[in-house]
Amino acid sequence: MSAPAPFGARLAAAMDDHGPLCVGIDPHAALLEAWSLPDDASGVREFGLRVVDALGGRVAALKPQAAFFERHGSRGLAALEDVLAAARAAGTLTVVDAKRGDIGSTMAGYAEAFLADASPLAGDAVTLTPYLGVGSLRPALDLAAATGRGVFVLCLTSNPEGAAVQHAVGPDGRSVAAFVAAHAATLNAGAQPLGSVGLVVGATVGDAARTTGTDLPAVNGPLLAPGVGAQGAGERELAAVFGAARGQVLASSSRGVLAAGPDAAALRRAAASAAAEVTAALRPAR
Ligand SMILES: O=c1ccn([C@@H]2O[C@H](COP(=O)(O)O)[C@@H](O)[C@H]2O)c(=O)[nH]1
Repeated sequence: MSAPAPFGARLAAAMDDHGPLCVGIDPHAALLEAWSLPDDASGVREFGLRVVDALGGRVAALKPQAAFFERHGSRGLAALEDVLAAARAAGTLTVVDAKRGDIGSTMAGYAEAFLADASPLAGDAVTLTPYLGVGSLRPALDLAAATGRGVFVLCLTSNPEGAAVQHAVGPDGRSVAAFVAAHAATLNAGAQPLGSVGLVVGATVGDAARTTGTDLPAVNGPLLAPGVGAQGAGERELAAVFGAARGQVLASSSRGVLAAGPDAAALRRAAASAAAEVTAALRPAR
């Protein structure tokens, strides 16, 4: 069997085809209630499948938030597996937002869980935390490269608390965020059109890339930008945060789109409206 195209190339094509929008699948208890679904594993499964049914093949990517499935234990994880399988069948890329990170030997276990071909929990990419050191992520980076999958490493997160850690300056005079971004840039060097080692950079972070010395264009990889919609970011914020790196950005909105459900047509309208907004900010010439 031929090797799959790298994630970065597949994502770049999906963003060209559908616009740079990722819709999060976040079955919050309040949304389950609004959708008249039970707050249990069957509810999160139905919620996820309805989102895939409504938006599969219409957006660049879907991003199930693992936390809302894990809170229902093993049945919740089985529900996540079913949602990922449905998205795969619909031909839509998935980013599993699991934010994993551990010492290298344990990281190998997380890599197998979220990036191995044989794992039903593997999407096309997974989010990782570099808090144990970017070097500890090596097993995930290696397995992602071997399977044509991608990773998004937390760099400048959308929540206000993140700055205290991510803006901190290390012994080499660089901020934590700049250090993480430089590591990704090294790993993505020479990749066309985009590398497969992405970063999470919130759409809400204002001028943090500049103030922390984080060179986003040099990353040469995708930039997952949560914070659109419910967290308050929109066209203006995206353009301001990303500047010259805006062509690399996959903007992400969960509640901002999901609140329109459960009606499939309403979900599609909300996603189309979000896609138009992020496209105007990130690809103004389209
Ligand atoms: O910096 C980050 C990293 C991840 N997230 C996740 O994205 C969604 C955002 O949901 P909204 O409803 O659009 O606010 C959620 O799953 C977060 O865990 C983030 O917000 N910021």
